[in-house]
Amino acid sequence: MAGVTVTGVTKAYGKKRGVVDLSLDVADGEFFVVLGPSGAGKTTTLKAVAGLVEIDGGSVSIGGRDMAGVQPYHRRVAMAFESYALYPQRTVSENLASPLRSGRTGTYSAGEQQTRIEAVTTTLGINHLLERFPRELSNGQRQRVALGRVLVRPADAYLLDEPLSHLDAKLRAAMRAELKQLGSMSNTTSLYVTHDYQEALALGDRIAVLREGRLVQVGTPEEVWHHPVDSFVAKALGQPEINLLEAVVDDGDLVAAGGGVRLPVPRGLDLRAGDRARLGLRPRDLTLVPGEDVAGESLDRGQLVLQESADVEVLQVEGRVRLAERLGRAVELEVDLGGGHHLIAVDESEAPLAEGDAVRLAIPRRRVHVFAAGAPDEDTPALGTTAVGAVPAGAGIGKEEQR
Ligand SMILES: Nc1ncnc2c1ncn2[C@@H]1O[C@H](COP(=O)(O)OP(=O)(O)OP(=O)(O)O)[C@@H](O)[C@H]1O
Repeated sequence: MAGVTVTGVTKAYGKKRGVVDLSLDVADGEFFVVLGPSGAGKTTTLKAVAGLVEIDGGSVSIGGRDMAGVQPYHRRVAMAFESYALYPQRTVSENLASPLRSGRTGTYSAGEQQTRIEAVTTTLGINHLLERFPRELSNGQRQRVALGRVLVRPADAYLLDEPLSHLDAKLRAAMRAELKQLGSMSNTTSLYVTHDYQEALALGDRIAVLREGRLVQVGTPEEVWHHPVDSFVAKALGQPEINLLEAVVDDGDLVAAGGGVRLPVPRGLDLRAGDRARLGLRPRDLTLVPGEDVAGESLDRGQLVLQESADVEVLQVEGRVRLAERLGRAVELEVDLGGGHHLIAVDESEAPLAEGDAVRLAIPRRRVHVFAAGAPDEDTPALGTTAVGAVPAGAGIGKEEQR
């Protein structure tokens, strides 16, 4: 086993940017997730570590050893690609055994081979497929067998590129849990690429977020969730996406949504009268305040009321339901704040809601993110550390976001 260090790596494909000056430090035994949208450079990162692309600059070391000039074959890494290559003429069992028979990673007695294969097939839930041929498997089953072929082989580091992408949602969730268990059991260094934020939050000891070939942030799931360094990271994590409201400072308050939203400028932020900023409110942090009649007066004036309740630091927002769409147990609401402003909220209270209903939403003040102002499509940095989030006990980020 070994840590993996990527230092200032740059790789271009002709004029196309792969990764730019990328540095990552993956600890020995860490499950490290690389998250980003399509084209962000995730696969290029793995290939640079595996030695499958020639890098233009920077260095990669595995277990403290510089990999310059070291062929992929000799790097002691095992890589699984999204395209799952299996020997078509061999059974699943033979496919799984072949990496152990090649002699490349040492020799194994029949008993040792059996033990390794059993551990992996049990984790991946493919024991019942051992005698089948690849053509007799579904895409999801084939992907699991291909992943099995990687995990069965001892390696200093596993490089996994979207290994769950062909599984349906339920199986993915189950496999996440299994993979996490396998990772912590074997304590193997893993670099895991995904564009799925739920997978990243559930699996990663740490997560690196990439955009256009560059590292934007690296941190634990709690850090990237509660303290996104910019609005890009905030948007990359969470579905539906975080709500962003343009705001201006007036009389010590951040004022948004046409003058109806007032939030005292959080302590520690250097914002003065007239300064612009952007508020970020996650849909799942906005909860419906139950059992209250919302007067609706302010709504009729097209106003949003955002008040700080007396005792706890909770902000309340009033609006009217414009759209209510059920997503399993939860309901996604589009709440009209008047003046052309709206918020998306996800409610799990099972309150009967219809379009046109007046509602009140609450959000803990510490969950309101503040970003620098910018053009509508521009990503801007977080200001200060307003969304200080002690994660409530028992409310793991992964669990919270997997609903
Ligand atoms: N062999 C190649 N030739 C030319 N351009 C490439 C090649 N491989 C990758 N690129 C380009 O490099 C950039 C980064 O690609 P990469 O595959 O690393 O991204 P990614 O984050 O893994 O994306 P995806 O999630 O779509 O796989 C993209 O713009 C891509 O088009």
